[in-house]
Amino acid sequence: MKRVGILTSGGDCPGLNAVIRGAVLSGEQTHGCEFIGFRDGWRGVLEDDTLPLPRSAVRGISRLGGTILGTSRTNPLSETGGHAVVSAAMGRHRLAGLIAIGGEGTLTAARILSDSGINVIGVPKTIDNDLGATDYTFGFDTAVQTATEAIDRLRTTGESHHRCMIAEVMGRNAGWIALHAGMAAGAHAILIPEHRVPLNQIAAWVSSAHDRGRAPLVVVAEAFVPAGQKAPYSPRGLDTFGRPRLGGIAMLLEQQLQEMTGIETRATVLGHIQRGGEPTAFDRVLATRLGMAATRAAAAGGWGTMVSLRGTRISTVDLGVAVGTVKVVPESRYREARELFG
Ligand SMILES: Nc1ncnc2c1ncn2[C@@H]1O[C@H](COP(=O)(O)OP(=O)(O)OP(=O)(O)O)[C@@H](O)[C@H]1O
Ligand SMILES: O=P(O)(O)OC[C@H]1O[C@](O)(CO)[C@@H](O)[C@@H]1O
Ligand SMILES: [Mg+2]
Repeated sequence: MKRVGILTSGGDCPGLNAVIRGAVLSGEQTHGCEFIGFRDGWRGVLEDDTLPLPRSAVRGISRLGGTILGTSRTNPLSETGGHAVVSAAMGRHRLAGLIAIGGEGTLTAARILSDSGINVIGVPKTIDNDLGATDYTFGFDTAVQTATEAIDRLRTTGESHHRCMIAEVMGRNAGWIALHAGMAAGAHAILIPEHRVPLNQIAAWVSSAHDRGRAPLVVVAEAFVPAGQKAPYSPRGLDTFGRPRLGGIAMLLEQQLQEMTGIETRATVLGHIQRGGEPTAFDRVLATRLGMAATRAAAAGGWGTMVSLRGTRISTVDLGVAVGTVKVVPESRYREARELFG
């Protein structure tokens, strides 16, 4: 019987548990595989922290947010890690290979390990939807749904007070959540990292909506850089991997737009609410199919690949190709949305 290890790494997102369940059920029922889980991503691999994953351990979990395995941003290539340590952990547990569920960071590390001879299959996850080799990542649909519901609520209070409301959403260097939630909620301006907009243009959109008797609604992505600024707003230091922690641009805009337009303005940073809670049906289905496909690839010895969504089909792509491209919002999508601003 083929034994496979599973781990979830990087920021969590709704749907991780559905991947784990899909992989384990399909493995047990169709491919004769057996699974163990590593706790907290690569940390569990480096520190040999594992749990058994029989079918009974994944019962009913696909609707649960978060990950039953836990996650971390531990680097498997740090001085306490590397090929030898990962390989030893796999040997100890007699694993044919690993299924690593993560974003571009996790999958980049997985690719480096794969290049050094470790058997890995990647499963793309992230609310940011910024992975190039898959049409959608699971977690994104749920984050957009959650953000849209929150923005709808901001709109009703904004309307009562005749205020301009600003909602800041996550997404790292991609504006997908802002674009989709902003369009779904009918925002008067959507601000994304891929597109510079001068402050006076944003103020003009806000004033125009206000002049028509609307409560202006601005949706801004956390890494939006107003024209004239050099880099995304990141006053909160660095994360555990040494990258700037984004967040707070909405507060800056609140002050600037209020001054420029004379309209009372309030900003809300939605933050980690977007990563929590139950996955939507779309994300559960996508995640389950990706988990099943990962097991299928493992059973067939298709190591060094990532499972991905292409149209409505699940396919596999080389890990090297998978981590090579970040998927940002194309100009045409922004132009389309922009027709409705103001
Ligand atoms: N370029 C890289 N090379 C090697 N290891 C990396 C690289 N980028 C990230 N990692 C390791 O993988 C971990 C997970 O990456 P990261 O924190 O970016 O999360 P992710 O898997 O991309 O998910 P998300 O960005 O959606 O939270 C990092 O904390 C780091 O330890
Ligand atoms: O959970 P942390 O470490 O604060 O990371 C937040 C980041 O992770 C994400 O939620 C997912 O990549 C980004 O949208 C956000 O910038
Ligand atoms: Mg990442």
